[in-house]
Amino acid sequence: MTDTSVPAIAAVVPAAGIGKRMQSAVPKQYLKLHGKTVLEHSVAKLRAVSAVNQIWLALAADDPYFDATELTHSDINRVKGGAERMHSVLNALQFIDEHQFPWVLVHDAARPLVRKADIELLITRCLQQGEGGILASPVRDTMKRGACYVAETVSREHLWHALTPQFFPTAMLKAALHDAIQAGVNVTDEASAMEWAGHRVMLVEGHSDNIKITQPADLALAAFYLEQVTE
Ligand SMILES: Nc1ccn([C@@H]2O[C@H](COP(=O)(O)OP(=O)(O)OP(=O)(O)O)[C@@H](O)[C@H]2O)c(=O)n1
Ligand SMILES: C[C@](O)(CO)[C@H](O)COP(=O)(O)O
Repeated sequence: MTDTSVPAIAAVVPAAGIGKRMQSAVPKQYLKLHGKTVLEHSVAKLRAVSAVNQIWLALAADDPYFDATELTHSDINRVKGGAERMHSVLNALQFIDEHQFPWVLVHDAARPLVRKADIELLITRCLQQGEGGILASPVRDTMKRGACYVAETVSREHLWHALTPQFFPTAMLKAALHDAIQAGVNVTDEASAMEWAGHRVMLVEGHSDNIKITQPADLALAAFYLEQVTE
């Protein structure tokens, strides 16, 4: 991205999870994909975006794996993660100076396949509009709600998978996340806190291969995608 009018951007990478659903010996962000950890892939994607000037990693307080990565050098800031993803993100936001970094990008460590072009599209669209937004991919399947039997078919019209990064004005996100957590809202992404606070959230279509590594089968899928995607 060469547009000098783009403000300096800080990035937050929530990477303090234990990856229960992955059922792996190590937390999924430290599993290897083509020789590098999932976390290293995800951070590399953020580093490839020239407007990203500062990166904050939220890591588990007892994380014994990070020091073995290639990420230990100076330009990576580390902060203690929290009990849930929303706490980890808020912990990191507290260290970001909103005057120096008026906008912040939040990207899951578990999403190593995000494309640089998609990140730049999100940033461009949000800065043009002056409003925060998220990468998202339209739902393609017929959607059902139910436990053992179908209770209802949910219209897939205007239905999206929320992805990351999610990109918001720093001060606005800090306040919304803090207040939503205080109010006991179940915040599973930054957008839900912003929506709760009454802000509009733009949907920016991104590639559906920007998967979140969550269950065991996702690692092989990610490895396959990694061979296909160049950017
Ligand atoms: N307390 C937490 C929980 C999650 N995350 C991060 O948030 C991202 C998305 O969360 P998820 O996929 O749910 O990761 P885990 O919580 O590790 O997975 P699980 O729910 O299977 O334990 C991951 O990069 C994870 O490391 C975090 O920073 N702090
Ligand atoms: C932020 C996110 O990746 C958007 O889809 C998702 O909400 C993370 O959920 P998780 O349960 O913390 O994996």
